[in-house]
Amino acid sequence: MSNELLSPAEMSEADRLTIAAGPTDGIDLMRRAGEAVAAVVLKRYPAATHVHVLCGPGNNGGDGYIVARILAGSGVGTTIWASGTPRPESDAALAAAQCPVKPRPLSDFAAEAGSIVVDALYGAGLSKPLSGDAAKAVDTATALRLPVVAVDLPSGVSGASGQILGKAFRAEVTVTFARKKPGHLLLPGRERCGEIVLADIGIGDGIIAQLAVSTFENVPDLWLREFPVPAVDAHKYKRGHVGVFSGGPGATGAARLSALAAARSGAGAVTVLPPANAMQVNAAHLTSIMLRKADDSVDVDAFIGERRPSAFVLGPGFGVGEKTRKFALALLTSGEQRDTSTRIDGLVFDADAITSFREAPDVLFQASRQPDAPALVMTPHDGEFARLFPGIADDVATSKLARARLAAARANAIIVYKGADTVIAAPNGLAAINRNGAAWLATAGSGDVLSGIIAGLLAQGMPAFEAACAAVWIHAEAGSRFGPGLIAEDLPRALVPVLRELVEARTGAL
Ligand SMILES: NC(=O)C1=CN([C@@H]2O[C@H](COP(=O)(O)OP(=O)(O)OC[C@H]3O[C@@H](n4cnc5c(N)ncnc54)[C@H](O)[C@@H]3O)[C@@H](O)[C@H]2O)[C@@H](O)CC1
Ligand SMILES: [K+]
Repeated sequence: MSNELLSPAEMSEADRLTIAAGPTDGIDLMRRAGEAVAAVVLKRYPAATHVHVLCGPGNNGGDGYIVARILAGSGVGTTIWASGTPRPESDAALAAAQCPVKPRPLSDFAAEAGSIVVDALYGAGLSKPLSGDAAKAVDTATALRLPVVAVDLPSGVSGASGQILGKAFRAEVTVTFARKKPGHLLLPGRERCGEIVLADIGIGDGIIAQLAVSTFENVPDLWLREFPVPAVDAHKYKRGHVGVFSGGPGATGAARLSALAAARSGAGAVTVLPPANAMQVNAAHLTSIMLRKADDSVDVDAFIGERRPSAFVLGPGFGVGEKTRKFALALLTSGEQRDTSTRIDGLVFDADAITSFREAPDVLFQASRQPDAPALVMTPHDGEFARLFPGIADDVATSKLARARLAAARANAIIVYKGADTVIAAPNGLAAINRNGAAWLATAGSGDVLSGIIAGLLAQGMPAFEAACAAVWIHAEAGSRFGPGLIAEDLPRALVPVLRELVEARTGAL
């Protein structure tokens, strides 16, 4: 698998293990890194009049000296602008010594239109905000609109968090090594990277496996083997039954969007569960989806006992308050009284189900911690996340990735922390970052559809972390492919071609 994301510490451990295993040494890795960047520059900018290579004092700068040597050797006009000198006897010092281009001080950096910049100032070792000459270099490159090729990361972007420290370059291409880093996928860093080229510098899969990485890019490879494909002897209840709670007569649309998405995602049966006064309005809009009154927890219990649903969605359009809290806690504690035949596999709490616990989140977290509690997936956007996890959300120094992980551990739930860079985190520390979304998905009801997809996959027995990751990817893929004009009503139908491809990939891979 090459979808692991390495923290800066894991990347340097990968370097160390590779060098320890031999015969590759540090300068070999640096040479391959520099060669990969130079190849990208030569291929993508054949008409560049001049290349300005900005070299920092660490190994990122070391890569830059290799790039400059290769470009100059290929007859490209090349200038090195250096910030500090590499530590004596370091790999970077060796690379600098072998480079025939004499460095000029970064403080003098000037460039002409038509030239390009190779940013080798700071990479994994970025330790403080960009300032002084480095910040000035960012301004110069930006003002002249020079194409920037970043080595490993655009300087100023944190590889761990995607945050911008001070200022950062905006690269057209970023060439990174062995595996991507979280900062390539998390915003705002992702936007500064441009296209990401992953270069093999000789760090083998066996080395990466030794790191026991827990962060991944959310791509089908991560969960395809768990993706449900109906068995030959499938009947509708074998394919899972999802219950979706509906709000009152004026707030029923969200539940129907969730319900349709659950059905499209492969759940064999879906039931919308409204209060008595919203039965009529739901009935007027449902055909294959079933309908059953759920005024109170007695109704819910009866439904579970008789119909044996395997997953529920609670929250979309449901309203904030005591009834929501009661329903949520009843679902979470339902396993205590039940035998395995009526056990619920998974719950999706979204929107109002999250907000309803803003005053007392611990009540929810305690319930989800009970040994018999069904797997819980919660899907907060920023505002909902802040309501449920005040202490964690306030810590702006941490990354979205770290915040999602802390929240998952605290809530004992899979957290789908939504946004343009959705992070999915599990209580055991596994996390994935999504990147196939598009702004078209920012439309009313889109989140209700996502909840329905998660529930549809949970109901078919997909493990909760994988179901959440798959749903986020499928939802984003469907929305991105649909593009302009997308409204939430389009999404359930737009899932079909994406699902077909996944089923084909899955059955082909069997
Ligand atoms: N053997 C290796 O470790 C390899 C490393 N590689 C490159 O090495 C890079 C990491 O190298 P390093 O760990 O030396 O780290 P960097 O080269 O990213 O930066 C470290 C140096 O910059 C200084 N620094 C950091 N942020 C600063 C700021 N904002 N202002 C002023 N000074 C600042 C630090 O004090 C330190 O001297 C990777 O990004 C990659 O480009 C590649 O050559 C592949 C092999
Ligand atoms: K860089």
